[in-house]
Amino acid sequence: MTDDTDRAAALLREHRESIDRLDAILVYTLAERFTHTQAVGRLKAEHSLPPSDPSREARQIERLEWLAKEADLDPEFAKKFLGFIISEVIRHHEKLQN
Ligand SMILES: C=C(O[C@@H]1C=C(C(=O)O)C=C[C@H]1O)C(=O)O
Repeated sequence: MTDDTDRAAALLREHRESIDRLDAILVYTLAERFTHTQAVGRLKAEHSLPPSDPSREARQIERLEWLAKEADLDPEFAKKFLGFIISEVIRHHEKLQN
């Protein structure tokens, strides 16, 4: 192998190590988020509150769009990602009410 390909291989390995660490952060962060949303779901079930709260979601989406722009992340992607997570949370909350 040439020096150039050795350097490229080392860089690739370093990036992938960072990606693996960031994936772990994402998984632990999501798990922590679900711990709190499950607690919210139990509170809602105990107090006969609806599983979803569209006004809260609208505020979160607005905030997330702002954060995404600040972070140079595609805001449309960020919105889709949050929407995906919230729909899973609402599914959990609906289950807790049955
Ligand atoms: C967690 C809640 O329940 C739902 C899920 C949300 C979320 O995952 O962020 C936000 C609003 C609700 O539709 C909540 O009401 O705070």
